[in-house]
Amino acid sequence: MCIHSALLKSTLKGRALVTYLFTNRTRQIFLCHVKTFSFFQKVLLLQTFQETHSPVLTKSSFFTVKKKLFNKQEVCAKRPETIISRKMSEETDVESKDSELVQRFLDCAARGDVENFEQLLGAVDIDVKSDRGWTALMFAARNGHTSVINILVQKGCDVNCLNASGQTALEIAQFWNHKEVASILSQYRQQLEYDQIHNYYSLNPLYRASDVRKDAKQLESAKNNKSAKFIMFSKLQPFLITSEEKKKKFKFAVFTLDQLPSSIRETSTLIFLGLETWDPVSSPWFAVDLVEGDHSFISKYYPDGSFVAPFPTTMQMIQSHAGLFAEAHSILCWLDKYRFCPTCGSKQTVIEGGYKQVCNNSDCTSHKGVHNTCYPRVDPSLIMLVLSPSKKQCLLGRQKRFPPKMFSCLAGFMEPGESIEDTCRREIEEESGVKVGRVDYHSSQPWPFPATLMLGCIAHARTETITIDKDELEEARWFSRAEIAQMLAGQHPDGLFIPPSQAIAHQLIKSWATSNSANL
Ligand SMILES: NC(=O)C1=CN([C@@H]2O[C@H](COP(=O)(O)OP(=O)(O)OC[C@H]3O[C@@H](n4cnc5c(N)ncnc54)[C@H](OP(=O)(O)O)[C@@H]3O)[C@@H](O)[C@H]2O)C=CC1
Ligand SMILES: [Mg+2]
Ligand SMILES: [Mg+2]
Ligand SMILES: [Mg+2]
Ligand SMILES: [Zn+2]
Repeated sequence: MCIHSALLKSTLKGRALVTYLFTNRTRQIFLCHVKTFSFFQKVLLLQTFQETHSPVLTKSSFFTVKKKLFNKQEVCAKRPETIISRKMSEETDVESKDSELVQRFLDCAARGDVENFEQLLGAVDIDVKSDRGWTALMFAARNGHTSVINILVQKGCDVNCLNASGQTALEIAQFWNHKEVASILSQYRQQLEYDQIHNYYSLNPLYRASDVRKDAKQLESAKNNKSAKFIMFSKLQPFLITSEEKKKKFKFAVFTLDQLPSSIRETSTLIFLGLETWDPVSSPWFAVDLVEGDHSFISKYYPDGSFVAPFPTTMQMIQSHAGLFAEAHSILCWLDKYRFCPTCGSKQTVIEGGYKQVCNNSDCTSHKGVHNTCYPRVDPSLIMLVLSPSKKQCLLGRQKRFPPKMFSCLAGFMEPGESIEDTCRREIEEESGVKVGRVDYHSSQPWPFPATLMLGCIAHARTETITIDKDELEEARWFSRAEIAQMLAGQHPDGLFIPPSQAIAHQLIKSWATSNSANL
């Protein structure tokens, strides 16, 4: 067998030979054959090299091998998250200051140095990644450090995140045969599965307390509650600061009652978002829609904050505040667009903390019968990962407005009188010509631009031929699991990628790509 076919075989079937081939003298023999490899084969080899040598691999030896494998034209595509967050990281350039801390944090996890690890916990983001996408959890899993693993899962780290090779911490522990660690991580994942999938924008920590907002007296006393918290919007833009807990993430600047000039409370619309707990005396939260005027009090308390365009900046918020944003932004967009009574065209009054508008014309028929004309809008929309009849491929498409090379799940709005299954079958057939049979529900996501509710489904295709609707899509095609794994790792040979993890589309694609095919 020639050296490179042996190598490829080992890449696909096992790791030991690759480790052998990448050492000392044999590395030189191997590198002579590199020219005959395809890009895809090189990506596979580099991934395997990375996996088998982590975490002992030094940055310089990794880059030496990478340089020798690829010529300049074959530079891998950037991960979509990197593209979206690039602007923000430029704005909040904390890189150099933090990189040493991050290195020490990951190093302590890799060595199982619990004492120093615990000291660093508050100083860096718990899910911070190395250049190769490894988190502290993965390093600890690689070396079987159960004590570090226990600390991390209890502190709420992301157990499901993937490294650049598409592996979870559980898979790493299983690969290296650390049974105790694998058992903790699989129990924890099962627990998370039981708790349901929580998509980004859906983790609102507040109790919405509709009883408080419907009672004018209770609402008024909530506005004057000394422990009330206020977040700011101006022209539908949220006022954000960078988060100390999760580096490179944003959160709302939170104001207290005594920081708010009384004129603001009189002239601005206050949206009641909910209470901190089910206890009626717990802190109420409000979103303030600032009108024109003197807002210097904001910079007095938060000189480094700013009003930002909601998309894509709010995709980089701490999850609980992304949930607050979803609620506040959808309500504010609705109040902004629906200023007059849809029944008679008269002016309306905002009541129930922003959750309802009533017509000022007492003769208006909207006051009779079921008053449902002026509640906030929520538009259900289907988003589906379509699996081929063989279940070996999935269907992804490109809308014209997508960034170049991004593919995503097909999606479409629900029409009146349709079931979820009907919408799913109709939209897929309209946009791709593919006929769908069974439809399974996966999870949902509020998409507050302005008020869509994404209902995520797995759709099982009955046909394979694709005929795209050119008005809606630029391209649609079937993707194998292997290709999806490359896209997830940001290493697709043509630079193709999928939306970032905050989008439900990403979660649908990832859950299929990482699931056991026997379960489908
Ligand atoms: N979170 C995620 O991962 C993703 C979210 N999405 C979201 O899914 C939603 C639906 O996807 P999309 O493919 O655009 O939908 P469709 O396939 O239904 O087509 C879009 C068209 O529907 C019309 N439309 C707009 N609003 C509504 C509405 N409330 N009810 C019925 N039809 C409407 C528009 O037509 P006209 O222009 O004539 O008004 C628009 O051009 C969008 O909000 C999109 O942002 C999509 C992909 C990924
Ligand atoms: Mg459509
Ligand atoms: Mg569509
Ligand atoms: Mg449609
Ligand atoms: Zn009216």
